[in-house]
Amino acid sequence: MDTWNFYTCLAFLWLHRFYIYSAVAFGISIWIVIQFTTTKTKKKGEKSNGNPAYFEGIEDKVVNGYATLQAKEVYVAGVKIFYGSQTGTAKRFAKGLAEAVISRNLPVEVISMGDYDPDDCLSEETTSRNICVFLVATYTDGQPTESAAWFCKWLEEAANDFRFGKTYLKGLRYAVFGLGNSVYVDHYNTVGRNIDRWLWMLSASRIMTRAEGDCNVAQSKHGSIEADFEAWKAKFLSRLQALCRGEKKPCSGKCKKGKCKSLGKQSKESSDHEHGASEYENTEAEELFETSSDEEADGEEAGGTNSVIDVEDLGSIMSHMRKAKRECELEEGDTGTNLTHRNAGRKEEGEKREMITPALREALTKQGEDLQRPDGGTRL
Ligand SMILES: Cc1cc2nc3c(=O)[nH]c(=O)nc-3n(C[C@H](O)[C@H](O)[C@H](O)COP(=O)(O)O)c2cc1C
Repeated sequence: MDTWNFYTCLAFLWLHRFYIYSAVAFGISIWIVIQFTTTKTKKKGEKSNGNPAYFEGIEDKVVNGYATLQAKEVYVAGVKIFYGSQTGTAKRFAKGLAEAVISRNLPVEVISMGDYDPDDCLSEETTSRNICVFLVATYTDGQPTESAAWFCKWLEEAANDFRFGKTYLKGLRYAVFGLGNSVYVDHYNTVGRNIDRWLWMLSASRIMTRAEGDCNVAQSKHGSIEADFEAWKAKFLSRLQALCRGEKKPCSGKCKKGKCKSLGKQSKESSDHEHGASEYENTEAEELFETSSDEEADGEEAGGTNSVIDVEDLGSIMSHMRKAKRECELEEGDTGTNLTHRNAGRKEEGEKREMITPALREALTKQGEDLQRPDGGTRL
């Protein structure tokens, strides 16, 4: 009886085997779907919880069916504050500034210039996206502090050594605050001015114009060196915030590309130039302009005593000179007497004549004659 039951069962299973297969396949599919959806939700949860596997600032995007990783632009990676101090003022200022930068959620490093070898490290700042701040004091005869001496010596040599190339520090962004005392008339804030100029000569970009703190309360712009620094710090921090947002200041009107949009400021600056104020001597007027020697056309420093012209740049300098000369000649032609007008006219004619050589003229005339139709018209 039992054996009979067993065989009946087997026969039943065999007869309904297709239903059984289907049920198993259905079960497996359900299981796969459940597994798939649970892992997906888990991953989503991890992502939104800030799992380190997902880099901050990286977004998934689907473009034409392809998933691409797109990095959000980081405009400022951090701030490096270099100080050259002897009696501690610049160091104190550096710490104060660092606290303010930290409170804005930016990484900051405070560095004594004595502990830093520019020969090894400074060029890294051209690509680091850091902002380099220099708080430097001037001492007797315009000398830097002992700690800043090597940095200054190296930078001066680099700025004046053609082997470095005038774009050696292109990409480095910086701001300088000099500490000094205007009682030392001949050497007031010399170190800050020099560092600013040497960096600029190497095509580093000022994020704002250099400022000078004056210990001489009678002369100090804000009443004391501390107040000078606080005023500069406020401007620096707002500039820093703007840079973090990726904002660019309008062109100062001195760039080669002529992209200046702030005409009002431009005219003011041009009047500054007329009065012979060099760019690194203006303090208040251009406080927020971003400049680098590489971008500026007038090459104020190229005429300075410390300038070195790279042989590679001679070609472009000569072409600039030739262009300026040509413009001068044209201007003379415009404003001069009838005689000069006639001379200019003759010159123009002469130039036109030169463009067609006798051989070319002959060939063109012949071509014209060939093209002429018998009725006197010309073929189109
Ligand atoms: C002995 C001595 C010499 C100085 N010589 C100059 C100078 O030539 N030019 C200048 O602008 N300031 C000069 N100063 C002023 C200092 O630069 C100023 O006091 C500065 O704030 C010092 O910064 P520190 O405390 O970080 O060293 C001199 C100060 C001292 C004590």
